[in-house]
Amino acid sequence: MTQTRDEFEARLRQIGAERYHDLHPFHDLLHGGGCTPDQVRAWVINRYYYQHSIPMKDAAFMSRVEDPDLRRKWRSRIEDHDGTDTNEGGIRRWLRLAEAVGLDPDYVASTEGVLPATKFAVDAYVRFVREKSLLEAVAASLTELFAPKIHQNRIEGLLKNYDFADDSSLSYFKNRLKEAPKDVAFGLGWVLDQADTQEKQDAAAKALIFKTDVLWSQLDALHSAYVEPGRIPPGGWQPGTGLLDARAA
Ligand SMILES: O=C(O)c1cc(C(=O)O)c2c(n1)C(=O)C(=O)c1cc(C(=O)O)[nH]c1-2
Repeated sequence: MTQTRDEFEARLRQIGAERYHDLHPFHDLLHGGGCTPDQVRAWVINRYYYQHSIPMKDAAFMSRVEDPDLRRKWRSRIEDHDGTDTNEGGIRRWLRLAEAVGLDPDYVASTEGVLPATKFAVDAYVRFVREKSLLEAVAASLTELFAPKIHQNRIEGLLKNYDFADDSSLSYFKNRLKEAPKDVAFGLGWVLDQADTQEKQDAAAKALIFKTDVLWSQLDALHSAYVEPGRIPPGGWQPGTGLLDARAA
């Protein structure tokens, strides 16, 4: 049966409550100060691949939208990450975090050393948005409903527990706190409007679950390679490489 708007929204939020990556043990370790410098670096390197792919995902989405009003609403997402003449943008902010943890930003931007499983997961998200319905593509972005809480926890946890954390290195997350609410308010309203049959509601819920899997898989890969059992797969970043100091030497 088709759910009411409120019931359907509650169903989407429940997916986040059960499956969002704030529940992943790697985040407890990171936010609680339990990561070694190399584990933080591994997270920064791998998560960069997500950052660098998000604007390509949004461009893929926009290339399929015929409604100019929808494109107009969406395009600020690309500017938020890529920047404008007056806004440095999320990708550069992320590279500032990379430098603060001792990584060469050129190395990080090269995406060398990104774990194969991170690439598989992130590339699957970009492909999903390219190939599935617009409704499924927007629904997949709704994990951002749950992101402000994790960004807030991360800012507090990193500031408390790590020397590298300050206003400059954490500016990526501070900015997302301002940017994400406008995106999710629009995306959620759009999905609730469009998903007016049971079939569409089921497809949207499934898309959101898919996206929680994309996020979770990245942290599983990171945990397995750099925490427990600490088995770095071929091609994965090796601690000691890609460092700022090495560039200066
Ligand atoms: O740190 C996080 O936990 C987190 C999660 C997510 C998300 O839920 O997909 C995004 C972000 N951050 C983020 O910074 C971001 O720009 C972003 C864009 C999107 C998207 O799907 O379009 N998700 C996310």
